[in-house]
Amino acid sequence: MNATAAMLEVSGLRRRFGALEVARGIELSLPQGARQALIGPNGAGKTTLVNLITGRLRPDAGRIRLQGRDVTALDPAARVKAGIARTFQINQLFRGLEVVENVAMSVAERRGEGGNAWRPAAAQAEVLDEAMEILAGLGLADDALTPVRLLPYGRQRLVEVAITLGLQPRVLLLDEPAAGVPAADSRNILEVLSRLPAEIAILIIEHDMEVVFRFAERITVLVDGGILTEGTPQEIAADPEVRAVYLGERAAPGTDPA
Ligand SMILES: Nc1ncnc2c1ncn2[C@@H]1O[C@H](COP(=O)(O)OP(=O)(O)OP(=O)(O)O)[C@@H](O)[C@H]1O
Repeated sequence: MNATAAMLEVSGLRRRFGALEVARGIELSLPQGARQALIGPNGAGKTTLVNLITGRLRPDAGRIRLQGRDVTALDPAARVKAGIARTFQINQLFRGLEVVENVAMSVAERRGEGGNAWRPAAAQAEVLDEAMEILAGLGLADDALTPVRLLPYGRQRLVEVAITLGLQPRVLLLDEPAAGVPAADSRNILEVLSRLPAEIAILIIEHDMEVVFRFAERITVLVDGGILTEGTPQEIAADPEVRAVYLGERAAPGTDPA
Protein backbone atom coordinates (compact mmCIF):
# COMPACT_ATOMS: atom_id res chain seq x y z
CA MET A 1 0.00 0.00 0.00
CA ASN A 2 1.26 3.45 -0.91
CA ALA A 3 1.44 5.74 2.15
CA THR A 4 1.61 8.92 0.09
CA ALA A 5 -1.36 8.03 -2.14
CA ALA A 6 -4.66 9.85 -1.66
CA MET A 7 -7.13 7.97 0.50
CA LEU A 8 -9.59 7.98 -2.40
CA GLU A 9 -8.68 8.80 -5.97
CA VAL A 10 -11.17 8.89 -8.81
CA SER A 11 -9.74 9.37 -12.28
CA GLY A 12 -11.31 9.70 -15.70
CA LEU A 13 -14.61 8.32 -14.46
CA ARG A 14 -17.27 8.08 -17.16
CA ARG A 15 -20.80 6.76 -17.16
CA ARG A 16 -23.78 7.24 -19.39
CA PHE A 17 -27.41 6.23 -19.21
CA GLY A 18 -28.39 5.90 -22.86
CA ALA A 19 -27.72 9.27 -24.46
CA LEU A 20 -27.30 11.00 -21.11
CA GLU A 21 -23.69 11.35 -19.96
CA VAL A 22 -23.87 11.62 -16.16
CA ALA A 23 -20.14 11.32 -15.44
CA ARG A 24 -17.83 13.00 -17.93
CA GLY A 25 -14.31 12.08 -16.96
CA ILE A 26 -14.51 12.92 -13.27
CA GLU A 27 -11.30 13.53 -11.31
CA LEU A 28 -11.59 13.65 -7.54
CA SER A 29 -9.05 13.12 -4.82
CA LEU A 30 -9.68 12.88 -1.08
CA PRO A 31 -6.72 12.90 1.31
CA GLN A 32 -6.87 11.07 4.61
CA GLY A 33 -9.11 13.00 7.00
CA ALA A 34 -10.74 15.01 4.18
CA ARG A 35 -13.83 17.00 5.03
CA GLN A 36 -15.11 17.60 1.54
CA ALA A 37 -18.53 18.46 0.12
CA LEU A 38 -19.93 17.61 -3.28
CA ILE A 39 -22.51 20.13 -4.41
CA GLY A 40 -24.35 20.76 -7.66
CA PRO A 41 -27.84 21.32 -9.03
CA ASN A 42 -30.46 18.55 -9.13
CA GLY A 43 -29.53 15.95 -11.69
CA ALA A 44 -25.86 17.00 -11.79
CA GLY A 45 -24.79 13.41 -11.14
CA LYS A 46 -23.85 13.51 -7.44
CA THR A 47 -25.64 10.32 -6.41
CA THR A 48 -24.41 8.62 -9.56
CA LEU A 49 -20.84 9.48 -8.60
CA VAL A 50 -21.36 8.00 -5.13
CA ASN A 51 -22.87 4.89 -6.71
CA LEU A 52 -19.83 4.58 -8.96
CA ILE A 53 -17.46 4.94 -6.02
CA THR A 54 -19.30 2.34 -3.93
CA GLY A 55 -19.65 -0.10 -6.83
CA ARG A 56 -23.42 0.02 -7.07
CA LEU A 57 -22.89 1.24 -10.62
CA ARG A 58 -20.11 0.22 -13.00
CA PRO A 59 -18.24 2.98 -14.83
CA ASP A 60 -17.91 2.93 -18.62
CA ALA A 61 -14.34 4.15 -18.14
CA GLY A 62 -12.03 5.38 -15.39
CA ARG A 63 -10.46 4.09 -12.20
CA ILE A 64 -11.19 4.26 -8.48
CA ARG A 65 -8.31 3.81 -6.09
CA LEU A 66 -8.28 3.46 -2.34
CA GLN A 67 -4.87 4.35 -0.93
CA GLY A 68 -3.33 3.46 -4.25
CA ARG A 69 -5.15 0.13 -4.57
CA ASP A 70 -7.33 -0.14 -7.66
CA VAL A 71 -10.82 -1.15 -6.46
CA THR A 72 -12.66 -0.51 -9.74
CA ALA A 73 -13.28 -4.20 -10.36
CA LEU A 74 -14.52 -4.96 -6.82
CA ASP A 75 -18.19 -5.49 -6.10
CA PRO A 76 -19.93 -3.30 -3.47
CA ALA A 77 -19.42 -5.76 -0.60
CA ALA A 78 -15.71 -6.05 -1.32
CA ARG A 79 -15.42 -2.25 -1.44
CA VAL A 80 -17.07 -2.01 1.97
CA LYS A 81 -14.50 -4.49 3.26
CA ALA A 82 -11.76 -2.43 1.67
CA GLY A 83 -13.00 0.61 3.63
CA ILE A 84 -15.56 2.51 1.56
CA ALA A 85 -18.85 3.06 3.41
CA ARG A 86 -21.85 5.20 2.67
CA THR A 87 -25.17 6.42 3.97
CA PHE A 88 -28.20 6.79 1.76
CA GLN A 89 -30.58 9.69 1.04
CA ILE A 90 -33.47 7.59 2.26
CA ASN A 91 -32.89 5.73 5.46
CA GLN A 92 -32.20 2.01 5.30
CA LEU A 93 -32.61 1.01 8.92
CA PHE A 94 -34.20 -2.04 10.50
CA ARG A 95 -36.90 0.02 12.09
CA GLY A 96 -38.31 -2.70 14.34
CA LEU A 97 -34.93 -3.44 15.91
CA GLU A 98 -33.27 -1.55 18.71
CA VAL A 99 -30.68 1.07 17.83
CA VAL A 100 -27.84 -0.98 19.30
CA GLU A 101 -28.93 -4.06 17.35
CA ASN A 102 -28.71 -2.12 14.09
CA VAL A 103 -25.17 -1.04 14.89
CA ALA A 104 -24.12 -4.43 16.27
CA MET A 105 -25.06 -6.03 12.97
CA SER A 106 -22.59 -3.90 11.04
CA VAL A 107 -19.89 -4.44 13.67
CA ALA A 108 -20.45 -8.21 13.51
CA GLU A 109 -20.43 -8.10 9.72
CA ARG A 110 -17.09 -6.31 9.69
CA ARG A 111 -15.65 -8.81 12.14
CA GLY A 112 -16.79 -11.63 9.89
CA GLU A 113 -19.37 -12.77 12.43
CA GLY A 114 -22.50 -11.57 10.65
CA GLY A 115 -25.24 -14.16 10.53
CA ASN A 116 -23.52 -16.45 13.00
CA ALA A 117 -26.07 -16.75 15.79
CA TRP A 118 -23.87 -19.31 17.60
CA ARG A 119 -20.80 -17.19 17.98
CA PRO A 120 -19.27 -17.36 21.45
CA ALA A 121 -20.81 -15.16 24.14
CA ALA A 122 -17.51 -13.31 24.58
CA ALA A 123 -17.48 -12.34 20.92
CA GLN A 124 -21.10 -11.19 21.17
CA ALA A 125 -20.21 -9.07 24.18
CA GLU A 126 -17.31 -7.51 22.29
CA VAL A 127 -19.59 -6.67 19.39
CA LEU A 128 -22.12 -5.06 21.73
CA ASP A 129 -19.39 -3.14 23.56
CA GLU A 130 -18.08 -1.78 20.30
CA ALA A 131 -21.59 -0.84 19.14
CA MET A 132 -22.21 0.96 22.45
CA GLU A 133 -18.94 2.82 22.15
CA ILE A 134 -19.90 4.05 18.68
CA LEU A 135 -23.31 5.16 19.95
CA ALA A 136 -21.75 6.98 22.88
CA GLY A 137 -19.41 8.82 20.50
CA LEU A 138 -22.41 10.05 18.53
CA GLY A 139 -24.45 11.04 21.58
CA LEU A 140 -26.86 8.14 21.05
CA ALA A 141 -26.07 6.02 24.13
CA ASP A 142 -29.40 6.84 25.79
CA ASP A 143 -31.24 5.62 22.69
CA ALA A 144 -29.42 2.28 22.46
CA LEU A 145 -32.34 0.13 23.58
CA THR A 146 -35.03 2.10 21.75
CA PRO A 147 -36.53 0.56 18.62
CA VAL A 148 -35.40 2.71 15.71
CA ARG A 149 -38.96 3.44 14.59
CA LEU A 150 -39.65 5.28 17.86
CA LEU A 151 -36.76 7.72 17.40
CA PRO A 152 -37.23 11.19 15.91
CA TYR A 153 -36.15 11.21 12.26
CA GLY A 154 -33.03 13.29 12.93
CA ARG A 155 -31.74 10.68 15.35
CA GLN A 156 -32.55 7.89 12.92
CA ARG A 157 -30.23 9.57 10.45
CA LEU A 158 -27.49 9.49 13.08
CA VAL A 159 -28.09 5.77 13.61
CA GLU A 160 -27.23 5.35 9.92
CA VAL A 161 -23.94 7.11 10.53
CA ALA A 162 -23.36 4.83 13.54
CA ILE A 163 -23.91 1.79 11.32
CA THR A 164 -21.30 2.98 8.85
CA LEU A 165 -18.82 3.56 11.69
CA GLY A 166 -19.32 -0.08 12.67
CA LEU A 167 -17.68 -0.90 9.34
CA GLN A 168 -14.58 1.11 10.33
CA PRO A 169 -14.45 2.95 7.03
CA ARG A 170 -11.45 4.78 5.66
CA VAL A 171 -13.71 6.70 3.29
CA LEU A 172 -17.23 7.69 4.29
CA LEU A 173 -19.73 9.00 1.76
CA LEU A 174 -22.66 10.82 3.35
CA ASP A 175 -25.58 11.30 0.96
CA GLU A 176 -27.64 14.21 2.31
CA PRO A 177 -27.37 13.20 5.98
CA ALA A 178 -29.63 16.06 7.05
CA ALA A 179 -32.30 15.69 4.35
CA GLY A 180 -35.83 15.84 5.71
CA VAL A 181 -34.65 16.75 9.19
CA PRO A 182 -35.99 19.86 11.00
CA ALA A 183 -33.46 22.71 11.27
CA ALA A 184 -32.75 22.27 14.99
CA ASP A 185 -31.99 18.57 14.57
CA SER A 186 -29.96 19.27 11.48
CA ARG A 187 -27.63 21.40 13.62
CA ASN A 188 -27.24 18.47 16.00
CA ILE A 189 -26.38 16.19 13.10
CA LEU A 190 -23.73 18.65 12.02
CA GLU A 191 -22.20 18.79 15.47
CA VAL A 192 -22.03 15.02 15.54
CA LEU A 193 -20.49 14.89 12.08
CA SER A 194 -17.85 17.39 13.13
CA ARG A 195 -16.75 14.93 15.84
CA LEU A 196 -16.33 11.93 13.54
CA PRO A 197 -12.91 10.23 13.76
CA ALA A 198 -10.33 12.60 12.25
CA GLU A 199 -8.60 9.97 10.11
CA ILE A 200 -11.70 9.10 8.05
CA ALA A 201 -11.91 10.85 4.67
CA ILE A 202 -15.47 12.16 4.38
CA LEU A 203 -17.34 13.30 1.29
CA ILE A 204 -20.73 14.79 1.99
CA ILE A 205 -23.38 15.39 -0.65
CA GLU A 206 -25.59 18.15 0.57
CA HIS A 207 -28.03 20.73 -0.74
CA ASP A 208 -28.22 22.72 2.49
CA MET A 209 -25.49 25.32 2.12
CA GLU A 210 -25.40 26.00 5.84
CA VAL A 211 -24.42 22.38 6.37
CA VAL A 212 -21.88 22.50 3.55
CA PHE A 213 -20.20 25.67 4.75
CA ARG A 214 -20.00 24.58 8.35
CA PHE A 215 -18.69 21.13 7.64
CA ALA A 216 -16.51 21.22 4.56
CA GLU A 217 -12.93 22.35 4.28
CA ARG A 218 -13.09 21.89 0.51
CA ILE A 219 -16.01 21.91 -1.90
CA THR A 220 -16.29 20.23 -5.30
CA VAL A 221 -18.96 21.57 -7.65
CA LEU A 222 -20.48 19.10 -10.09
CA VAL A 223 -22.55 20.34 -13.04
CA ASP A 224 -23.94 18.19 -15.85
CA GLY A 225 -21.72 15.25 -14.94
CA GLY A 226 -18.49 17.26 -14.94
CA ILE A 227 -16.51 19.03 -12.24
CA LEU A 228 -17.01 22.77 -12.64
CA THR A 229 -14.53 23.73 -9.94
CA GLU A 230 -13.13 22.83 -6.56
CA GLY A 231 -11.87 25.02 -3.73
CA THR A 232 -12.24 26.26 -0.20
CA PRO A 233 -15.72 27.36 0.90
CA GLN A 234 -14.60 30.99 0.54
CA GLU A 235 -13.34 30.42 -3.00
CA ILE A 236 -16.52 28.60 -3.99
CA ALA A 237 -18.80 31.25 -2.46
CA ALA A 238 -16.97 33.96 -4.41
CA ASP A 239 -16.85 32.08 -7.72
CA PRO A 240 -19.04 33.84 -10.31
CA GLU A 241 -19.55 30.64 -12.34
CA VAL A 242 -20.80 28.76 -9.29
CA ARG A 243 -23.11 31.61 -8.42
CA ALA A 244 -24.46 31.63 -11.97
CA VAL A 245 -25.21 27.90 -11.80
CA TYR A 246 -27.07 28.33 -8.56
CA LEU A 247 -29.01 31.50 -9.41
CA GLY A 248 -32.63 30.60 -9.97
CA GLU A 249 -31.94 27.12 -8.65
CA ARG A 250 -31.65 28.10 -4.99
CA ALA A 251 -29.75 30.67 -2.97
CA ALA A 252 -26.14 31.00 -4.10
CA PRO A 253 -23.59 29.45 -1.74
CA GLY A 254 -22.80 31.76 1.14
CA THR A 255 -25.95 33.85 0.80
CA ASP A 256 -29.08 33.72 2.88
CA PRO A 257 -32.09 32.32 1.12
CA ALA A 258 -34.56 35.12 0.39
N1 LIG B 1 -30.47 4.33 -13.34
C1 LIG B 1 -30.64 5.42 -14.12
N2 LIG B 1 -31.10 5.31 -15.39
C2 LIG B 1 -31.26 6.39 -16.15
N3 LIG B 1 -30.99 7.66 -15.78
C3 LIG B 1 -30.54 7.83 -14.52
C4 LIG B 1 -30.34 6.73 -13.62
N4 LIG B 1 -29.87 7.22 -12.44
C5 LIG B 1 -29.79 8.55 -12.60
N5 LIG B 1 -30.18 8.93 -13.84
C6 LIG B 1 -30.19 10.29 -14.39
O1 LIG B 1 -28.86 10.77 -14.27
C7 LIG B 1 -28.87 12.16 -13.93
C8 LIG B 1 -28.05 12.35 -12.66
O2 LIG B 1 -28.78 11.81 -11.55
P1 LIG B 1 -28.23 11.84 -10.06
O3 LIG B 1 -29.28 11.23 -9.20
O4 LIG B 1 -26.88 11.27 -10.02
O5 LIG B 1 -28.14 13.40 -9.81
P2 LIG B 1 -27.97 14.18 -8.43
O6 LIG B 1 -26.96 15.26 -8.69
O7 LIG B 1 -27.68 13.23 -7.34
O8 LIG B 1 -29.40 14.81 -8.24
P3 LIG B 1 -30.22 15.18 -6.90
O9 LIG B 1 -29.53 16.35 -6.32
O10 LIG B 1 -31.57 15.52 -7.42
O11 LIG B 1 -30.20 13.95 -6.01
C9 LIG B 1 -30.31 12.57 -13.80
O12 LIG B 1 -30.72 13.16 -15.01
C10 LIG B 1 -31.03 11.25 -13.57
O13 LIG B 1 -32.35 11.30 -14.05
